[in-house]
Amino acid sequence: MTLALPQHAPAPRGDRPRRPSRPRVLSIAGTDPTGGAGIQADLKSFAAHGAYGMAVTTALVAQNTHGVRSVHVPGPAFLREQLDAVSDDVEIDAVKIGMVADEANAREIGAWLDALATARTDSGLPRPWVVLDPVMVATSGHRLLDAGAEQAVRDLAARADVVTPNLPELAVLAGQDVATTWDDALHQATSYATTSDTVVLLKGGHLTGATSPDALVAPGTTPDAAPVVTTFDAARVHTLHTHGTGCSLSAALAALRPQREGWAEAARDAKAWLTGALRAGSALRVGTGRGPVDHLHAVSPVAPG
Ligand SMILES: Nc1ncnc2c1ncn2[C@@H]1O[C@H](COP(=O)(O)OP(=O)(O)O)[C@@H](O)[C@H]1O
Ligand SMILES: Cc1ncc(COP(=O)(O)OP(=O)(O)O)c(N)n1
Repeated sequence: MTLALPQHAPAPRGDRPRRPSRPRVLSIAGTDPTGGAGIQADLKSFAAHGAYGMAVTTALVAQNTHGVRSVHVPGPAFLREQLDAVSDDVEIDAVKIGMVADEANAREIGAWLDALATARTDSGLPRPWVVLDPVMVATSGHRLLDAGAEQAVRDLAARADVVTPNLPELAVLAGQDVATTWDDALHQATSYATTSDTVVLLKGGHLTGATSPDALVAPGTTPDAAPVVTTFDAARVHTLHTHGTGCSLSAALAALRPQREGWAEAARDAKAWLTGALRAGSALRVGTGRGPVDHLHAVSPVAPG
């Protein structure tokens, strides 16, 4: 494990102090009416970390703890209206992007991020931190991203400060086979981070074993410098209630970044919080399938019994 912190930043932010008392954080994602994943999970994760949460919907998803039934995508024009309504009015400190659903949505979000960065620079303000969870397929197997939209998500990743793939998502981003061991996944993440000049928070939840490691992989700051890898290990929680873990982790990361010195500290604290939420999930008794984690476990724990 390397403890040096990544210094990667795709674009200058200016030198304004970035410690708002309650960061204003925007989720751009799909919905989960049972509250375990998507924007509903993101808003709970933001609140659990003391952030003011906002949400723009990319897709309405009929789903529950057993899986996805259908998806309705309002389309890029209405998506842009929602995005502009927020950014015309609110100084956003951080953005978490989850399910984008299709290529047109992904391209619209990219265009909005570019316009926001320009407007912020013109006003002498730093642009928001951007976390991209490249959601592609739900654990139930239902596609949450059109098959033809993968290049658009790679292009969106280039605009993010951090991308948070699970193993199958990393394989798509890297254009390779899905890694079957943690070492192979780390190798793939390091190679993808270097060639795409993107910071990757690799998630190891899809492996089996006594632990569920994640790793922050940052490309070297000069062409000759080695990538910086910071590993966050945690005991694997034996539970059925893992619905929305990826959404919740990336949302926590976005909420924490304005309140921490760097991505490594934010990722460390997001991971520790998520492990607690996984441990507490079964006490929620939400749904009869693969239930959600308890986002509020550290705020107001469920009484045993
Ligand atoms: N059973 C588990 N015990 C502990 N941590 C887990 C478990 N399952 C997933 N995680 C953690 O949850 C987060 C999401 O991981 P993963 O399941 O790989 O992503 P996704 O939900 O996007 O498919 C990661 O921090 C991962 O390490
Ligand atoms: C609206 C929406 N977005 C993302 C997901 C997938 O959630 P994730 O945390 O990646 O993992 P699973 O819940 O599929 O394990 C979703 N279901 N809905």
